[in-house]
Amino acid sequence: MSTVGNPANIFWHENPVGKAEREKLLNQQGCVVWITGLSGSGKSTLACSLGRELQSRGKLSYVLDGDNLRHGLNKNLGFSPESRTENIRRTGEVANLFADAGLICIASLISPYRKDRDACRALLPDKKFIEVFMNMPLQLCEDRDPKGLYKLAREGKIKGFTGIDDPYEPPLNCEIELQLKDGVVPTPHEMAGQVVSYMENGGFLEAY
Ligand SMILES: Nc1ncnc2c1ncn2[C@@H]1O[C@H](COP(=O)(O)OS(=O)(=O)O)[C@@H](OP(=O)(O)O)[C@H]1O
Ligand SMILES: Nc1ncnc2c1ncn2[C@@H]1O[C@H](COP(=O)(O)OP(=O)(O)O)[C@@H](O)[C@H]1O
Repeated sequence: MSTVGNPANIFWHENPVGKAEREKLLNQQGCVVWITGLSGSGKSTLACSLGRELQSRGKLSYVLDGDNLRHGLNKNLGFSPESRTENIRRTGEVANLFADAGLICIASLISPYRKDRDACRALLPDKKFIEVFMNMPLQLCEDRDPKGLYKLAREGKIKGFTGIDDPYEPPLNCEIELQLKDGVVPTPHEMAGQVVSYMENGGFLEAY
């Protein structure tokens, strides 16, 4: 017998306290900042720096980090294309809930497949999904190799590693692209500043 409910028997229950009321309370606009890029490109570092910057401005954010989610919500998932798709789908749903709660949700996952990121974007109202592409060269990420995983992947001890023998599909129309400046990596503070400026200009750091 199927354990999946019949959608015809599932109904939406409206909550009288709406998103706009929560946003007014928090004086900010709920949204998702989705950071995508290769392993070692600096996603988690940026997520933490951005979270700290927003906190210092009195804005409530929450980081959903791919590595951390794989310790709990997504602990039953691996790195096959299907598992990655499910990993991103679940995270996108949770991010959407956080945004609906009025929070600035910062998601940092490799999220290598364009269609999966686009599906997360489609969950949110227009302009509430801010895609940030950590466009760092593979060579830089591999030189950093903070967890030694690139080395293992090159030795063939990890199969299907993103950028080595599994694809990374760069965004075509992301809101923010972070890259080297004159061959130098901007500091995490500089990168977070770029995202905060975008949010300020878009009115995300105040209620309607
Ligand atoms: N095969 C393979 N490919 C890529 N990455 C791998 C793999 N196996 C383990 N890891 C480690 O898992 C972290 C990626 O988790 P994500 O949930 O962000 O990946 S994904 O979005 O589902 O592709 C990733 O963390 P980050 O380095 O922080 O990106 C890796 O440390
Ligand atoms: N802007 C930066 N400048 C210098 N080093 C950085 C920067 N961002 C990240 N790093 C370093 O690069 C490594 C990988 O960063 P991390 O945030 O863990 O990447 P990811 O989450 O994409 O795997 C870490 O050792 C981190 O300290």
